[in-house]
Amino acid sequence: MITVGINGYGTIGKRVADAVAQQPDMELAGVAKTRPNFEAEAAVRNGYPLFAAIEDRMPLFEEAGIDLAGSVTELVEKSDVVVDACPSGVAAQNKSMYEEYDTPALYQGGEDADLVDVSFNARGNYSAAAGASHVRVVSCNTTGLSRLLAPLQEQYGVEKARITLVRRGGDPGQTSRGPINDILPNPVTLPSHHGPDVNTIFPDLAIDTLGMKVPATLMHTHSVNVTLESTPTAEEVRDRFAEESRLFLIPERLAIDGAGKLKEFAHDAGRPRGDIWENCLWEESISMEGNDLYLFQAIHQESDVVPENIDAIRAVTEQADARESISTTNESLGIGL
Ligand SMILES: NC(=O)C1=CN([C@@H]2O[C@H](COP(=O)(O)OP(=O)(O)OC[C@H]3O[C@@H](n4cnc5c(N)ncnc54)[C@H](OP(=O)(O)O)[C@@H]3O)[C@@H](O)[C@H]2O)C=CC1
Ligand SMILES: O=C(OP(=O)(O)O)[C@H](O)COP(=O)(O)O
Repeated sequence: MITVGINGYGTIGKRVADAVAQQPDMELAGVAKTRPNFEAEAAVRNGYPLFAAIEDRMPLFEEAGIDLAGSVTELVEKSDVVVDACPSGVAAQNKSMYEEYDTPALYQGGEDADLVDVSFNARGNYSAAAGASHVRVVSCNTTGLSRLLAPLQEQYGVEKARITLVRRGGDPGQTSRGPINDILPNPVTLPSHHGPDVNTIFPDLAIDTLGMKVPATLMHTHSVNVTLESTPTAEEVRDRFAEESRLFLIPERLAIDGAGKLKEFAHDAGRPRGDIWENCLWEESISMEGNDLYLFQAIHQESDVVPENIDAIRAVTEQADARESISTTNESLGIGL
């Protein structure tokens, strides 16, 4: 069994903790929190050992009547791998603690690529993380792009990818975030971080990415144009995508016209928190004009990186190859809408 600790129990951390608890070959050592808020309460109710992320704050938990299993250093010490899901920038400050205990750590996409030995996407470069000490699971949008571009590059060759990312302004629980009633070029410069981040997975792939933020919370949406090195038909590309376990082709007959109905569909399908771990491609949008591929896809920012974190745990501990890990993760979570 691989013993996994989660430092940072927020949007991503809580989902990764639940996913770890569902894996046949992993056990959850516990989760670390800085304060005894509703998420600490939820961790306790789930039966997850709770550790204080900041030692000085241990009395706050006591005052709130929440039992702690110890401090974060104890969690790190007892873990084979730590998944750090702290806010962007905080994780970088934790790196020396993981080094002190010689515990391999996974970081999230908000951290810089140069913090780590390897940036990771299970479909793109699983084996590159073997035995690494510091691995970054790339951001939700970069994960979505990597999953899409991997089969295109392998099957048809990619001359140039051009993606416009319409980014949700904040997550549903981020009441402090906007934008409210506005549309923001974000960042204003080209490329957005996603293109260079895709190149941490596929170094030679030519890609330009532009981003903008809109007043929405449910999902991101990508407008995709990829110039291929060959000229498959749209149907051939659709069939190729259909073979990919983490690409969901939304059939036209479902009449899903946007993120609202996609999330509703996920809830109806019994998905925890309405999570959608797969890229969601509008099947009828997949079009070819000469050797230019066009499509739209939606990315559930809160959950698409969850299976990738699970696979990264197996990759760094060298417990399974890519095919085995992806298959175990998919089966245990119920991936495949
Ligand atoms: N949300 C998203 O859409 C996605 C986020 N990411 C990336 O994942 C990472 C985490 O993001 P996200 O989960 O959204 O962030 P959240 O803010 O939702 O969760 C992070 C949690 O970390 C806790 N925290 C803060 N400081 C510390 C600390 N010093 N030690 C331990 N825990 C701490 C906070 O909880 P508390 O203080 O209460 O303990 C907070 O809830 C970022 O790098 C982000 O870029 C990647 C893909 C998608
Ligand atoms: O990883 C994400 O997006 P990203 O791929 O655009 O960086 C998450 O949705 C976090 O985005 P945020 O930086 O707007 O909070």
